[in-house]
Amino acid sequence: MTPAPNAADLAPKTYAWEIQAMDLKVRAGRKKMAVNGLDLSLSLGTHGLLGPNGAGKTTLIRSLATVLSPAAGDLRLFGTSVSSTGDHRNLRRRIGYLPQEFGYYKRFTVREFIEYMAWLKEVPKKDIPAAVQRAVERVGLADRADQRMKSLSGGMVRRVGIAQAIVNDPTVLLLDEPTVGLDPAQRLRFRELLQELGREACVVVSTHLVEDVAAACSDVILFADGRLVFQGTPDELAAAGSSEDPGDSPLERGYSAVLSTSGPEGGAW
Ligand SMILES: Nc1ncnc2c1ncn2[C@@H]1O[C@H](COP(=O)(O)OP(=O)(O)OP(=O)(O)O)[C@@H](O)[C@H]1O
Repeated sequence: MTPAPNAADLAPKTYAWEIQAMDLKVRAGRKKMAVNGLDLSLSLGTHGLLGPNGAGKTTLIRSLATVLSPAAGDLRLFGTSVSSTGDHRNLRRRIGYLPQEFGYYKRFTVREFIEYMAWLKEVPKKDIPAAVQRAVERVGLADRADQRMKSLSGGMVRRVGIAQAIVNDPTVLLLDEPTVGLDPAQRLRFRELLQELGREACVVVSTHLVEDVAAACSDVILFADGRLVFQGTPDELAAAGSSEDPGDSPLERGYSAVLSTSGPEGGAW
């Protein structure tokens, strides 16, 4: 007998934004307020999260993944306030997350590991084999699916990380530095995948590679010192720069220009 669809599948979308932060503050460690008063609304699309080292990008992504709780302000995912619910299972089912460093069992095969992650995400049991196959195909690892994780190169492990993040067809997909370790051909393929994913999900991708943002993102979120200093299209960010600003491309010059005017420490390395 076909199981009844669950209520969430049938419910019309009742929220305006997949992600909405209002005066959000999140601590990293005990003291540091690494996200310090963020207002941000994001819907479907591929949103590139840029900012200097220590800007708070990882902390923001961890809070969006419900790994860190807000210290103050409000964070809504799919219209539901994260602070108001102790049980994040319903939210996590709809989130995909690739942390900067992700843990895995070395003796698992690629398929076993992604199956395990699908199970943790509560993908219905009957749907898991097809979901896993589709995820490994999307990251170009179908021919490695039965190899053990410990036999993979660093770039391949990163691609497994991307596969586990998308296996549950998330509505919010959070990728923290996903292109680290990918070779140039894989980065090009990954950019296409990002564009594809942004048509069906709200994708937030943190990166230091401004070219990835230019090539794959519908908008740019520029973060500095725990605060949003720019949100707009890559073209709008490029237009903020001039030939006087440091950088190898118009987007890098725009990035430098916005950071240099964004506060006392804005342009500091
Ligand atoms: N566990 C922790 N304890 C104390 N401070 C922390 C902790 N984790 C991060 N921080 C601090 O919080 C700030 C934000 O860190 P975060 O890792 O979010 O930045 P980031 O933008 O992701 O940096 P990067 O680009 O270098 O990865 C930094 O000043 C960092 O030193």
